[in-house]
Amino acid sequence: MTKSLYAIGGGQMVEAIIRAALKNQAISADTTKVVDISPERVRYLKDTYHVTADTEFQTEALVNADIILLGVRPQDKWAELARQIGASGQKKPLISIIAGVTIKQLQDALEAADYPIVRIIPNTLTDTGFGVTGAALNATANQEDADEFLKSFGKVDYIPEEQIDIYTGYAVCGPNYIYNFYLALTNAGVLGGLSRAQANQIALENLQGAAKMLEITGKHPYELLDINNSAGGVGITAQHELDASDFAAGVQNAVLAAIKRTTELGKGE
Ligand SMILES: NC(=O)C1=CN([C@@H]2O[C@H](COP(=O)(O)OP(=O)(O)OC[C@H]3O[C@@H](n4cnc5c(N)ncnc54)[C@H](O)[C@@H]3O)[C@@H](O)[C@H]2O)C=CC1
Ligand SMILES: O=C(O)[C@@H]1CCC=N1
Repeated sequence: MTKSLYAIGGGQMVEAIIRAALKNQAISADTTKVVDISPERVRYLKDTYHVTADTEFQTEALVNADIILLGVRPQDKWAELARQIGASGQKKPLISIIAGVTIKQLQDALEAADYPIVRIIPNTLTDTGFGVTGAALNATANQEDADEFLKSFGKVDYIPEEQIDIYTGYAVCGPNYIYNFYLALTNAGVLGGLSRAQANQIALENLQGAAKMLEITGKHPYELLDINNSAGGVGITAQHELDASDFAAGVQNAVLAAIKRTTELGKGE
């Protein structure tokens, strides 16, 4: 069943959510309202998705909402917005996508006891059918109230809140690591003498094929590397260079830095 959605903050992530939720009919344009302080953004969202959009947050409009989506940044005035939501007297489930901001912080800002809160961390792969959203609920929230909406823009892992920041740095920033790997790899193909088009096409085949091999064989990557490397040959020579580089540590340090930054953002640092 479609839900009426009231989204506060209509930036990149909320747009990606709305686009997928509309396509998968978890929401409909005529019962979706978005508030964004940017008039350009409001115009764009109206023109592109035919939703209602406005620059003014009106708590009265919450009466008609099944779900409230809080989609501003941790650096924005989320606490003031939450206070107004709490003061509205409505207790519509609040889904927050704000990186680093905890259920406790939201609960305090709402100033309303037993307010249902679903803290999620989605990613921008919403159009692909891939990508995992981490979701943590407080004691008052019902999974059923949010589940269909959440599944309309990604797979959902219901997890303890302690893991949300890890999901943010690892799962949600995940596409960034892949885009960077793709960029490095395709540049190597061009460096080796292939055209950009050849290098791109081959890297996409290998990325998707290697992911499929991991999925269908269930093998550890060490086993798959063994299959791809003949003794004293080409593959093991490339492997030696990778092992001698900071490739693995670079990726791991990036993920750990992203997790740390998530926690800092929640603390307002
Ligand atoms: N972009 C991503 O991949 C992901 C983002 N998030 C979270 O989503 C949130 C938004 O991130 P983005 O979409 O990337 O940022 P963004 O900057 O594109 O969107 C934020 C939007 O909020 C609007 N805004 C700011 N203050 C407002 C207010 N008081 N009332 C109404 N609108 C207001 C801005 O005009 C802007 O359009 C952040 O909290 C971020 O942590 C979570 C997961 C992934
Ligand atoms: O860069 C950000 O802050 C957001 C949250 C995680 C991914 N994108």
